Amino acid sequence: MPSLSDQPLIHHLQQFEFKTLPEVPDSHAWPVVNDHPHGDDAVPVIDLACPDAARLIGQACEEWGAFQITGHGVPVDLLDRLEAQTRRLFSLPTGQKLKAARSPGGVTGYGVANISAFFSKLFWSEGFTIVGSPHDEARKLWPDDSAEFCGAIEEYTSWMKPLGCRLMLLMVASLGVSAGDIDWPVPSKETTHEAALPVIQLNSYPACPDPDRAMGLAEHTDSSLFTILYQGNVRGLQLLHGNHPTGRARWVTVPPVAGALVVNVGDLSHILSNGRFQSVTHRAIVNRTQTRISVAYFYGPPAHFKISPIEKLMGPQQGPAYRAVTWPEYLTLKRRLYNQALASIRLPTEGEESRTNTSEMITAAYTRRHEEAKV
Ligand SMILES: C=C1C[C@]23C[C@@]1(O)CC[C@H]2[C@@]12CCC[C@@](C)(C(=O)O1)[C@H]2[C@@H]3C(=O)O
Ligand SMILES: O=C(O)CCC(=O)C(=O)O
Ligand SMILES: [Fe+2]
Repeated sequence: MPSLSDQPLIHHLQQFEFKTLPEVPDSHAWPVVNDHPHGDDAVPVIDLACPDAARLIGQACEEWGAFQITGHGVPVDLLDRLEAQTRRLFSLPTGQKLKAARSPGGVTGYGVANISAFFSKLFWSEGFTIVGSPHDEARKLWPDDSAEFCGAIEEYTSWMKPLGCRLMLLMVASLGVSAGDIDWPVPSKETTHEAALPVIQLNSYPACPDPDRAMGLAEHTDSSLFTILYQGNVRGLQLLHGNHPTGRARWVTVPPVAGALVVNVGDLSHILSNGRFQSVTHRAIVNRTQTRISVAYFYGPPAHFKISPIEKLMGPQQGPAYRAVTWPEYLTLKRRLYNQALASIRLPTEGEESRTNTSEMITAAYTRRHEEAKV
């Protein structure tokens, strides 16, 4: 796996003139993108108004690490405005977008996804990251005309915060744990608005002359507790689903459902649930005719809060599978290690621990005998 330091700065500064490209340049040409068998099994669609929602969500988190939600209450006209403003942003001239370019090592603004640094080929996409208030970044793009964009983002955020809390409570309930049983400040009425700073990622995947050789966003898991994704009505999101009779993981497309939002379980929920919930591996592919946009809202804990496996989920046979981490600590690991971040905080199981000790003892005994033989 290439490391960040191997990568040229071009990843941060590249120009995105996708529309003018008659073919996929070598810099963006991946070997074969659609190389996996595609499943026809479908990610669950769950109506939040359904009395059985917690159980269905728990099942989806375990089997898929993802689900779509309806009955979430977010007004359709707000989703339309959010989409229109996102398209307006990415339609700006490149020079204008680069005024808000993310600095190397920075988090907010216009640029490519962090994980791009781990690949030798570039993604067929552009992104814009907002942490907290959108005003500072938006002013760089539209010095006198950022009100409509900021209005849409802020209104959307005001729906995402309580929706995120509601989903978190349903996920925790599905584990048979009550909110009071865990350290995590499952937001009560008082704490709801003291949660983490909202992080929103706007993505644009321009139409592509050779979609089978271009990658919108390469496979990854999100670091968050979960991500609420608006994907409009253009297909492109794919999940890696392992529960197939053939035993082989398959890429499954998440079909756009009008008014629905996708929920992707992130690494922090995998840690919190001591491995019961999967953090779903997903990617975005591109198509020949339509520019696709998506808006990801990353739901995470407040920065200082340590996420660790819920104690009630552990028994005499099952200790914690991961050490405690804060979200910022984990984001740093993800930036450095990409898909090895989870493994880097995994704790050895009892068996593994005793095997390590045994192998250390054998090595020590061998070395001792070897040294004795030399004397
Ligand atoms: C909070 C965040 C999650 C994210 C890194 C970020 O600081 C903002 C961008 C996010 C994103 C979007 C595309 C995929 C991803 C892995 C990446 O490279 O940037 C995620 C990051 C993440 O979940 O770790
Ligand atoms: O565009 C999509 O469907 C996926 C976006 C995504 O995975 C992300 O922003 O983390
Ligand atoms: Fe993602």
